[in-house]
Amino acid sequence: MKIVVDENMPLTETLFSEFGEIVPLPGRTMTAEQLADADILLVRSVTKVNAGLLAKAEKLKFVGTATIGTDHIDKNYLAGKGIRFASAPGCNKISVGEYIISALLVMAEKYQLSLAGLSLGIIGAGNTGSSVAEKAAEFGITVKLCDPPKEQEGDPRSFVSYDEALECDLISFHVPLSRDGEHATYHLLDKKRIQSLRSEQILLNASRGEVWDNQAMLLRQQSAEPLRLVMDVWENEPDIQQELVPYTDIATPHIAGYSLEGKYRGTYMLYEAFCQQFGYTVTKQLSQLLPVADINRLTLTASLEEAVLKKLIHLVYDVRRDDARFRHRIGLPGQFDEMRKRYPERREWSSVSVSTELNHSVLMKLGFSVSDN
Ligand SMILES: NC(=O)C1=CN([C@@H]2O[C@H](COP(=O)(O)OP(=O)(O)OC[C@H]3O[C@@H](n4cnc5c(N)ncnc54)[C@H](O)[C@@H]3O)[C@@H](O)[C@H]2O)C=CC1
Ligand SMILES: O=C(O)C(=O)[C@H](O)COP(=O)(O)O
Repeated sequence: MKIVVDENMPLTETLFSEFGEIVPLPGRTMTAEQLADADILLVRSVTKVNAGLLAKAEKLKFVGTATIGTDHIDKNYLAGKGIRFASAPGCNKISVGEYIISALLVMAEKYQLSLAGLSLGIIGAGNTGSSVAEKAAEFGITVKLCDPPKEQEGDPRSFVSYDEALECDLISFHVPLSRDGEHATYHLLDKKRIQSLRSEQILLNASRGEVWDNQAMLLRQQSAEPLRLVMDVWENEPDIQQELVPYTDIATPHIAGYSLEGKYRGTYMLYEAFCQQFGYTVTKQLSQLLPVADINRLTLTASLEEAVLKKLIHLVYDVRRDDARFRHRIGLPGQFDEMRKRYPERREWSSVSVSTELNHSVLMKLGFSVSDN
């Protein structure tokens, strides 16, 4: 079998080489010719999988995307052609949660706020939104969830309207990109809403760039009352509106989900789905594939107030490192994709075992591994 994979996807050789020959290709520029004799195609978010790309792929039987989002895949086309499909729901939700908490801690310091007592509106309470919500609650933040589809399905959690969520001190977007239907999210944050927000509100987007109207956002940021912004995703990646970058507090190149664990889980979930759909036995375990982290053990003696948690969290992952790299390089051609391709190894909080005699529960709820002193 010929297995075409995005060259930036880890573990493909380890997990898929038993099924055939692995052919790594740049995801952004894959062509119909390159897929003509492919049996399996494994992509990331940068490959638009549609009738055009698959026009010559007569043998193709499985497409997998190692991502949560599926807006780059024409699933109807795949179904019509009898090509099986899998994505990786939730694979990097922890990574996105950790990115948002790191960003909130940085913003709190910059604007001299205590997170405890602030309100956080979460737009989209699925995998990533819930990951953020659970962590934020441990900081004493009052979380308000907005998710009309889940509310209509009878999800037992309590929800607020979009307008109420937009009243919060902090507002974080975690919706899929959709252009049609009752709950379409394209420009969910539109010009009118952007103009009506208060300048002290903090907005974060780690979902898809097109969920915010970036042009309208630029106009607001150039006004006398700009908003406080954290942007991981942008309209029209990789050719983003660079004028917006100086008007953001934190800016990164779509890497919120880029923990090593998140990336590994993505490929592993495709391996499991492929085995299940084609009758193979799963013989490899993800836990045996993850390397030990550079810093994997430390001792905590101070009590768990916000400043201490911040030190601990930023020892493992500090979003300012990604922000600095982004601001330094974004003006150079091709750098948006290059920064993603050469992203340094980033580990999740669970990679560190914290030894402490203090109350463990907050650390455990945040996802650290904890051991008694
Ligand atoms: N920046 C990054 O690195 C990453 C970005 N993402 C993006 O984040 C999106 C969300 O990921 P998950 O939370 O895992 O997806 P999910 O499918 O688990 O949750 C999305 C939630 O949004 C809700 N929703 C849909 N339309 C809505 C609307 N109009 N208003 C409010 N809620 C609405 C859905 O009901 C669902 O509960 C993905 O589709 C992907 O595009 C995901 C992972 C990493
Ligand atoms: O999972 C998703 O959805 C994401 O947005 C990914 O984290 C994006 O990563 P790439 O697939 O673009 O490498």
